Formats: sequence, C-alpha cells, structure tokens
Amino acid sequence: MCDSELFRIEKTNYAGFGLYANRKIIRGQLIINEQPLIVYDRNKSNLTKQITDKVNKLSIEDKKLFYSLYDCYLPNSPTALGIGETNCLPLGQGSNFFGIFPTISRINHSCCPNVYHCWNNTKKVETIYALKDIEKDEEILTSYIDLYADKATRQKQLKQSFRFDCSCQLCSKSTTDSKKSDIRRKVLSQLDEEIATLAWSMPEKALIKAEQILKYLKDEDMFYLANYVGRVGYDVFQILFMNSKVNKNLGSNIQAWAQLTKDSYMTCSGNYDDCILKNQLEIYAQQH
Ligand SMILES: C[S@@+](CC[C@H](N)C(=O)[O-])C[C@H]1O[C@@H](n2cnc3c(N)ncnc32)[C@H](O)[C@@H]1O
Repeated sequence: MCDSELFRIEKTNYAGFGLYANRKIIRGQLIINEQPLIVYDRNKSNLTKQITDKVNKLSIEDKKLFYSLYDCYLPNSPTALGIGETNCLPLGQGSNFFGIFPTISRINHSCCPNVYHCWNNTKKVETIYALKDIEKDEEILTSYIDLYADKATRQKQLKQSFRFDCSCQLCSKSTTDSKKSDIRRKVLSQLDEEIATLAWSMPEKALIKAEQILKYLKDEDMFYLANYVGRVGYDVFQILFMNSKVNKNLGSNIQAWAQLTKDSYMTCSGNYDDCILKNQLEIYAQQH
C-alpha cells in the first residue's frame, strides 16, 4: 500500500481506511495503476487453499501487505479467504480471474462514485481514473455494484457481499427523491436490455432507446459516469456500424456516436484498445 503525490491512505470516520486526494484531480486523470499481489480463479472450488497457496508464495513484505487488508466477514480475526472476498476485483468484465490490489483495495464505495476502476489487459494493471473533478482532501470513491439497481437492491448487495449499510449521498436521499431515482434507474435498466434485443431486428428503435438512456442519465445526474455513457455509445456504434451499409440514414450519426464513445472510454480507462471499437473505427474510416 502506498501514498502518492495525488492521494494518501487515511483512516475514515465510517469505514476503516480510505483514499483521499492530496490535491485537485481533474476528470479523466489517471490516479493510480497497480499490479495485483495475487490472482485467483474465483470459479474453482477450495478458494481457501487456492488463495493461501498464492499468498504463501509472496515475499515476507507482500504477505504482510496482504494480511493488513480488511476482512469484512471476520474483521477481528482475518482469514485469507475473507480478505480475498472483501477486496478482489475481476480482471476484465466477466472474467473468472480476480486480483487483490494493495492500494486500490483501500478505496471505499459510493453509489455516486468519483472514480472508475477497471482492468487494463494490455498493461496487466488495475487502473483508477477520475470520473469528475475531485477536490483536495475529498475521499476517492468507486462503485462496487451495478448503479442501474434501485436503492433496496443496492443496499442488499452491499450488505451481503461487503457487510455494510450504504449511507452515500444517493442512499441518503429523502423517501420521495429516492423513489423518483429508483424509477429512473429501473427505466435505464429496461432501456439497456431493450437495446440489446432490438439491435438487429429494429435498429431505428434501438437508437431511440439509446437517446432515451442519455436523457435519463442526465435526469438522474449520472451523465458524468463515463462508463455508462460509453456503454450505450458502444452499443449504438455497433448498431450503426453493422447497419450503415444497408441503411444510409442510420449511418449519418455514426461519427458523433463514435466520438462520444471514444471520449467516454478515454475518460474512464485512458484508452479504448481493449474493445473492438478501435478496429471498427479504422475499418469505417477506410470505407468512407
Ligand atoms: C475493499 S474494502 C475498502 C477499504 C476498507 N475500508 C479498508 O479499511 O481497508 C471494502 C470494505 O470497506 C468498507 N466500506 C467500503 N465502502 C463503505 C461505505 N460506503 N460505507 C461503509 N463501509 C464501507 C466495508 O467494510 C467493505 O467491506
């Protein structure tokens, strides 16, 4: 675990340790990239043995680092499995492989996060990029869960997997505001699913749904979450790319959607190399 010019690790008054900004951090800025201490396959049986074996192979210093991390299941007598399950992050979307990161593991959760964490498979590091400007001494917060979920679902997931009751800005809203937020998030989740089903059969309709997602993201103060904007942008780019040859009208907005997607990927991960967008953009540029 290490401090840097940009951040420090400090005791919070609500959640053990956390990361705090040492100076103003700008949206899209890389805050840290870090290699995992250990990697394990979370789909395999006997996780305890798998994690313990890997930890036992670490240097004395790294072993100490690992055992200094928080175990939310047995805080007073931490186990290798408890530390693993409290802190592990997937090495890419849908991956069975998870890593334990000495510094990044200290980042607490918020349902309105100011950073995005993701695995860079080219550099083999977990990266943390700022989703908005972060003021000096503000806590650096990521999201552990899907933010299209309503409050009850978010609270349940966080309690089950991380053993805490979330009292972030979003979860602390009044009952009336919370209900409105829940409805918007439900619509976002439905629209997201509908795009996938309409993409090939009715691309024009899928595009309308995508525009609606952008509107709802704005209404719900989620438009700054570049990962969600990038997700819808990427879906639309796919639809336009695949259909632009047969339907010229559909292709007319492709550059704007490509730019939105690229900007979003750059903001939350500093690149767009790990997705097929880059190849498709090159193919599209050659064709037009
Ligand atoms: C990955 S660790 C984060 C770092 C941890 N605070 C520490 O001291 O090492 C996850 C654990 O931090 C705590 N935590 C994270 N976000 C929290 C929040 N918003 N409110 C309360 N506890 C939180 C929970 O105990 C959770 O299981």
